[in-house]
Amino acid sequence: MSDQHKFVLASGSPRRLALLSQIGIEPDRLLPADVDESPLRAEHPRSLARRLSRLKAEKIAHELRNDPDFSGAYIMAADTVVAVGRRILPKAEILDDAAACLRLLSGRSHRVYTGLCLITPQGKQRQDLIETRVRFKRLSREELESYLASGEWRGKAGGYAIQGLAGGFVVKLVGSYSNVVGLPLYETASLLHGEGYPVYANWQSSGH
Ligand SMILES: Cc1cn([C@H]2C[C@H](O)[C@@H](COP(=O)(O)OP(=O)(O)OP(=O)(O)O)O2)c(=O)[nH]c1=O
Repeated sequence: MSDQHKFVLASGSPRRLALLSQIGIEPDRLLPADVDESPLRAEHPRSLARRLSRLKAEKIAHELRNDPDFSGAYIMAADTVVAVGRRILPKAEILDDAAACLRLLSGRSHRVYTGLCLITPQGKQRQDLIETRVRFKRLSREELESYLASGEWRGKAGGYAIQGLAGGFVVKLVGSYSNVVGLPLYETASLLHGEGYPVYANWQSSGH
């Protein structure tokens, strides 16, 4: 693959890497972008997801600007935010965060937003914002406690991971499933393809 097609994923998330790999894209480099993820005052969840994905991509583009191997790379970043109405749920780091999130999500619908930001080799910036609606069953005390004991909530926006045990709580999902896990695959492929990245180049022999 020529230098023109180098691809950098501005992320430290193994889930995003696995999702990209599912559509045959293997980044040439993985660079987590450490940015302040706190929402601004009264910031809408969709604005937060857009802003943070842009910040992550811009930070890595800045870091790579003098790197001869990667200064002309495609750089992609994403940010996933879980919200109930305008209320933004935290990325659960401690048990209390996760318990509060799950109590809020129990028996109702919420939205998961992922902001995508792509910086092209020409320095053009393209963004997208994808929204998925998810409805959870009403959680019994036993379900809540068992889920908390599993630890799967750790580091996850909204205190759950749909790709794991919490998949059993989902009554209804409208929109992109991969968006909830952290990287909407259809929109990612479209964005890259639209900007000239050879998304389908490796499909023939990749075994997908
Ligand atoms: C709702 C939900 C979130 N998540 C994860 C996806 C994201 O990794 C995380 C949201 O946090 P993000 O800030 O979007 O991502 P991150 O900090 O893990 O990775 P990076 O910024 O380096 O790319 O929550 C799941 O894995 N499953 C789910 O069902």
